[in-house]
Amino acid sequence: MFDIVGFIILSALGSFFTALAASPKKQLKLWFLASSKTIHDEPQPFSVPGVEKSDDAKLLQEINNMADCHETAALLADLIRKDGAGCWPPRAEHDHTAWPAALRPYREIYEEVAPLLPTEHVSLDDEVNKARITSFRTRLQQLLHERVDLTQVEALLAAADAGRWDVFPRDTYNAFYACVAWCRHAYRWATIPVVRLAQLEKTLPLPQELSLPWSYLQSHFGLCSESGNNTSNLVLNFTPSDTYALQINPGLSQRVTTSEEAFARVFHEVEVLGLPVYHAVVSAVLAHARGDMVGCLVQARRVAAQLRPLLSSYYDRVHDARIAKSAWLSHVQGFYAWGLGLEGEGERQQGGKEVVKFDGLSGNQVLLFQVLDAFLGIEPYLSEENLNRNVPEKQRVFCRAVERHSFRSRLRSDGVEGQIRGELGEIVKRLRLFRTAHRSRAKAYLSQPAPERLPMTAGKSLLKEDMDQSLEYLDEFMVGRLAQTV
Ligand code: HEM
Repeated sequence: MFDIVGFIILSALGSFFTALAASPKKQLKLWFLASSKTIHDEPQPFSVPGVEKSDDAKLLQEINNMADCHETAALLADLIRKDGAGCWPPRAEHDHTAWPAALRPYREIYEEVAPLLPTEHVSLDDEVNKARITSFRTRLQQLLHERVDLTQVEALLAAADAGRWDVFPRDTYNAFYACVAWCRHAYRWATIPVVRLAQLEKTLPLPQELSLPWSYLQSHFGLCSESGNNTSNLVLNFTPSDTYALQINPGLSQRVTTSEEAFARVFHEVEVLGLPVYHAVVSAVLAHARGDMVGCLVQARRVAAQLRPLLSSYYDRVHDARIAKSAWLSHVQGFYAWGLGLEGEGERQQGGKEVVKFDGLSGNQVLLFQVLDAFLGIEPYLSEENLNRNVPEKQRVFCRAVERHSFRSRLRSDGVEGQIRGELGEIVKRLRLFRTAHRSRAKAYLSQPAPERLPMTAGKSLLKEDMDQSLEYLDEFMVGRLAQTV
């Protein structure tokens, strides 16, 4: 049984450490950091001024401690223990020399083909692009056929399915997921910037060495999309020491490579800074369930306070100086799209065959926003179908539990409950601010010229024929969400 006194002490300590980490008093902060045994010594290429990475080990331990006391904490602990390989953001061991031998060719093939994928100056000639696409796909397919022993790979994936994490550790599994996702997106587009010719493809058989592992990986994470997702392609694309792992544009100009990396880092860092938010969310829900309104207020305040630095991670990076508008649309965004169908059971008729079309990545798959929406009792942004396709099952299940236990609508308007209401209102205000800023920034990035391609977003695939109509269409999603954020 959970000890209530222990919980109150832990909550108070949590708030104290949080306040300390944000304290402008350098001496205090240095003392706090010196006593920490986690990542503070590591280089932090993207540190947010005034904010340090939290004491993750302590938060993880507290989440574990709460697991016996509340469903939301139990599901968060399960997500971290399994999909996170014991950490959050999830740990991915990208050092392939530590991988089981049968998996290493995937990473070696990535090293070999990645420099062939991008070009600084894209051609507008379909014939030139067709030759590039064919040459890239042929090379990748050939390397996979020659070097991958699919029987051994399948044996390892089956071992993981059977719980043999001693032969296929979870952090290796995560990095392998990212690597196969990268190879699939590279094969799909075959040249970066993405070109019209590839966009117009309806279906594309992928090499067996990319489709067989994918069905195991997707089934393991509880997803059914042919495309990668925010977790596989962005969050997992960093080493445990925060190095960006799999590049789209290696060898291109710094303007392109730094923009690509900066963009990916936002998604990873949102989850770094998200951990204290998830901890505070489950602590608030637990305190509320126990009728401890003061404890609930402390935790709701923590959520609101953590949001400021967290959203700064977006505000400070999603602008031209860090992510060049001239580089993003052509050299970054296209890779994350998918826009291909899979023949089989489906809703769309094409030439007599039923084809299910899958879209690619979008910020709408980011766990943090789904958790915040659920905590506030705002209905999910994504449809059930989209969630099942693109958001790992353990993330979905955690969000649904937070939503079930959302208490905002049941709070009285006076006393401590009134104060909790006020804190939740503050969170709504910050989310609205984010959604307003996001709306105008997204438009600025999407309006860049990209004559080599048709209007497309990664998350919604091909759009209307011209960009103005497409932007109007996309704006409706963002305006609609803003209206729901109350
Ligand atoms: C230049 C970069 C970006 C562009 C152009 C962009 C564009 C868009 C567009 C057009 C939508 C609405 C359609 C859809 O659902 O896919 C959207 C939704 C969304 N995006 Fe982004 N996005 C960008 C970066 C980000 C980043 C870095 C984040 C957060 C880390 C993010 C978070 C979201 C969220 C949470 C939604 C769902 C709607 C909402 O909750 O407000 N986006 N984005």
